[in-house]
Amino acid sequence: MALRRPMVAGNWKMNGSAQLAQELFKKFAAKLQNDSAEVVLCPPTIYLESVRQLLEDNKQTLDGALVRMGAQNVSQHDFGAYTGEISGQMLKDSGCRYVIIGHSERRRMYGETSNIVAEKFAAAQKHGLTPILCVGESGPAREARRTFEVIAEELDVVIEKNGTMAFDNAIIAYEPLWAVGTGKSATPEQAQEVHAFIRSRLSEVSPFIGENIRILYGGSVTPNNAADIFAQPDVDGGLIGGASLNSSEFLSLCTIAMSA
Ligand SMILES: O=C(CO)COP(=O)(O)O
Repeated sequence: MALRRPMVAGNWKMNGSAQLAQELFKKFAAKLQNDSAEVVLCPPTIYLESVRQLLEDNKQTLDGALVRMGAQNVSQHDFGAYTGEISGQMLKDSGCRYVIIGHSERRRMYGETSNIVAEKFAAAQKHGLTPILCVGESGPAREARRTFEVIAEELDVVIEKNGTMAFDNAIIAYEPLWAVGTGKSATPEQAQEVHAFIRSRLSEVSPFIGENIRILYGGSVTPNNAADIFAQPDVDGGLIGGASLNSSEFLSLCTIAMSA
């Protein structure tokens, strides 16, 4: 077993259905009998209960596989008058182990600043959830050779608020904005370069964390490009959008990660 167990996490975004969850579990039960990668489903909140139930119902058939559940967002607050929001405790109660924090869609469309992201990271951990922290540069930032600068800034705000040791229980997802939902994935070399940068940044404060933290790549990952990306030394799997909505494609990504 590699030092870091690869992970494939499906971020359904505002897509999918209870039926998709059933389809996935049918495929998992037939094909996923292996714990060499961890599989995480992050459906819309309304389907968490269906997925939780499926996890329970399939306990026997999935024996040997690591399938877990995550949410796509969490409130930075514990409780109160925040209409439409969901707290970390509520997600924990629903059976989530993970929560995606700071996805670029939330940063861009819902005004989540790096400070809010840092607060959400803290809220997740406070309630026993493992944050999957998304970072990534825009197309223009890459063209202006500001990729490392942007990623460092996004990481540093979370580190300043939570401390480097908080990354002992966290996952990072590198999702370049220009690759999210565009069909234009980063090359394996581009992904590796940024993943190595993130790892070295964390290693400066804690070599242990640098070495052990899992860093996922996200952005137009498909069964066609995953093997080369997942094979990079600092890439520990993927955060998958579009391809997580097709049960055959998602299963094949899980299988690729298992042999990475
Ligand atoms: O945003 C993503 C996962 O969080 C990636 O989305 P796509 O795989 O659809 O590019």
